[in-house]
Amino acid sequence: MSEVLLSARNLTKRFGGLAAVNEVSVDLWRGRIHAVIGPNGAGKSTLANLLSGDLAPTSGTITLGEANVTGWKPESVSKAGLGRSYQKTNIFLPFTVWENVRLAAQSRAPHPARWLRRATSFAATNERAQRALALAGLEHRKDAVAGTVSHGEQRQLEIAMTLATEPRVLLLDEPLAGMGTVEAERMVELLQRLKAEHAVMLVEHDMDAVFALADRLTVMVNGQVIASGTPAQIRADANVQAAYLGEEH
Ligand SMILES: Nc1ncnc2c1ncn2[C@@H]1O[C@H](COP(=O)(O)OP(=O)(O)OP(=O)(O)O)[C@@H](O)[C@H]1O
Repeated sequence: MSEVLLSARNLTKRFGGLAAVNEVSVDLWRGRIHAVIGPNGAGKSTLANLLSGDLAPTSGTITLGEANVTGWKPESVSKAGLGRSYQKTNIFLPFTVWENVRLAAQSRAPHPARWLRRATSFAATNERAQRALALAGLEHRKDAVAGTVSHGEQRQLEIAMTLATEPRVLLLDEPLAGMGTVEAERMVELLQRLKAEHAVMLVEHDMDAVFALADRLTVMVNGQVIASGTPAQIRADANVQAAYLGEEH
């Protein structure tokens, strides 16, 4: 069943005189992958930073589930249900795959008096980690040291670590960057699996993957949305062809 899990309205972020994000609205639905594309400097990362709370908007609102999370700190936005994987890796390379996911799951455990935590809460954390690992397709690599697994598996691990916080909305920054064909195919399959239970927003430069994966696209140029719609609508949009796709094709 489809449902809007995150809704941003008229988001603007100014850096001095530059509107890096200018009156952008976007809805993220459970069951859909929403890709944000656009040339370098279009404002994609800034938009992602606004949604995750890494930057506060100059104006506009962000609603996550029932909560108005505008201006909330990243940790609070994360607790409210938004999981973000970053381009820059957050993995502890000397730890095993399992230890990394377990640590991420633990970050969601109640804060006060961790030392008093009962066995049941340890079990719950382990279960969360186990589910995330399985969903990301990494169970068979559980005991491998994170620094020794392939680049593609490290990207899967980042997603597993994000999933371990049990988000409803997933914000993924270039999950296919630097991947070979086989790894990219595996990641595409993973993302398709994830959208069943999540709303997924993707910032990605690989246009073949974007058009294969996305149910909806938002095209940004110079901070503004120039088109928004299904892949077929975006392909047919004259503004998009002129402003963006024309560059590459
Ligand atoms: N912290 C900042 N201070 C000042 N200007 C910034 C800041 N962050 C981004 N910008 C500017 O805002 C604009 C949008 O940048 P942003 O990184 O969001 O674009 P992008 O679409 O993600 O680009 P890319 O595809 O190259 O990652 C650019 O002109 C950039 O120089």
